Amino acid sequence: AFKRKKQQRGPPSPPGFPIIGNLHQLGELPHQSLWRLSKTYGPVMFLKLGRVPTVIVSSADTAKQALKTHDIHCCSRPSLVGPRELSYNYLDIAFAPFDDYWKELKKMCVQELFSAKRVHSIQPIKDEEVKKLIDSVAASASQQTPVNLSEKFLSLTVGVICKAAFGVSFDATVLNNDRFDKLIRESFLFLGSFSASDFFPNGGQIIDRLTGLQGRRERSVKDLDTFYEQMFDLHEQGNKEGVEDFVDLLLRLEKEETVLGYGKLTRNHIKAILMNVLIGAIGTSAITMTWTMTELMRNPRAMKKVQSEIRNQIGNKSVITLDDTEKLHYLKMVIKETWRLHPPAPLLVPREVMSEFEINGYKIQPKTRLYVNVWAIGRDPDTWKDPDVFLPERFIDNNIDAKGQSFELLPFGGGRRLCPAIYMGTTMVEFGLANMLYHFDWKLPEGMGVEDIDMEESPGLNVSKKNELLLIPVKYLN
Ligand code: HEM
Repeated sequence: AFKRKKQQRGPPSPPGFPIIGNLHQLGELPHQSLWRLSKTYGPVMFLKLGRVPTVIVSSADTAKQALKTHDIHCCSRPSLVGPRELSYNYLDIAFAPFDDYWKELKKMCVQELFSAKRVHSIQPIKDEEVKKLIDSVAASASQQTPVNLSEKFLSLTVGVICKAAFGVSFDATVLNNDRFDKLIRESFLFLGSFSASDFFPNGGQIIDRLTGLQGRRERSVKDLDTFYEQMFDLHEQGNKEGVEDFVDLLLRLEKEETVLGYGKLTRNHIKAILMNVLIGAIGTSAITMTWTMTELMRNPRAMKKVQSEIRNQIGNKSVITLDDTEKLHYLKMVIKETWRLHPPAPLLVPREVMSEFEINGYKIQPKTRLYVNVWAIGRDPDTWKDPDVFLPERFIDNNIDAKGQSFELLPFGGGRRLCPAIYMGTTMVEFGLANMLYHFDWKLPEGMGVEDIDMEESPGLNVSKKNELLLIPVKYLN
């Protein structure tokens, strides 16, 4: 009787089937299916995903209870198969469980890799990469041919991260453009963790082998490993110019026999950290820029307003600096509004409960998997007036920021697991967009109207625009 009473105090739950539980209700885009379910079952609900007890929170208030009030009870990560292989057995920041190693690693990375100082030191790299982008778009403008903006934004972030992290230009690496793009996409899918072994610890691997997922995953892990090794060779041969990059720094720490938590930093630790940089930085920023341009094309009024702000601010200097972007208040609101509707990680990264706590009076048990549905929070009519309308001005007279302090808007997550590179990510996005919006006006391809722009999403840990965004640039003559 005691046991039943306890269970009754768990969160509401949609009925499921034996064995699979509620797994069949996830669909292709779990954040959307879970959002719909939350309308019936409420902002804290319980699902059994295969064998795994799972809680989903879907409102600003319940997210605050999880990520702030009870963060210490639920800031670990579940052991997932895809991430395990890509992170050399959880030696990274994003998927490592909550322990001393993780605490010290995250602190070190915040201070050394993702610091404001480093963001400033990589500005020349961004200038150079953005100049390449402007030149290539200008070539399309002179011929009036469409530009694939999804691809351009991806090349921009790949170019910047490759130089900043590895000290080489992307073309010089073993991975040519096509394969790299695919590799990153595949890795996102694996990190998305909706794979059979994660829901059926006994037997799921057989399913993953049959579906071919296991084989694809092994190939990705191997390709990435080759890439890291190539980078180590390059740095050890010493024939590399420029400022200290991420690999230089990490190899130096290895040489100095730096101890993090339980042991010394090794090559596998370095590879796992580099994986986080690749996966954490490239997709998220490119996805944000693509969605922003998509929303602006659907909202010509906002497009006009943001372009005037940038052009008035920059004048005819034509080179945009980090200081300039600081003053682009409307652009910042446009980006926040894009994150509200299109958070690049709509369910954040799953957490695992370590000790019992309560949300809205419902008991949450240890070992439960916890998802925060940031996508649902962004569309919650109790928080946002007219949630479907793209209206950057809604941020004028409130102080909702995107840095993990306002639980209405959590593109970078929150609590102890907050993204450590908010400044690096935000400045990347602002800089890329400011340049594309300053130097060009944008038209839809011939025969296409605003109502034809599709907003379909693609599945994975990071949700991008499914179909590529093609637009025709017109050079702005200042
Ligand atoms: C627009 C850009 C970015 C967005 C929207 C973004 C978003 C996120 C989100 C949602 C999380 C999970 C937070 C949680 O579980 O509560 C995260 C974690 C993380 N991000 Fe970012 N990110 C961005 C840029 C970057 C960049 C540039 C890097 C590295 C160079 C990075 C590295 C990481 C790492 C290492 C974690 C794991 C933190 C942990 O588990 O403790 N991110 N990010």
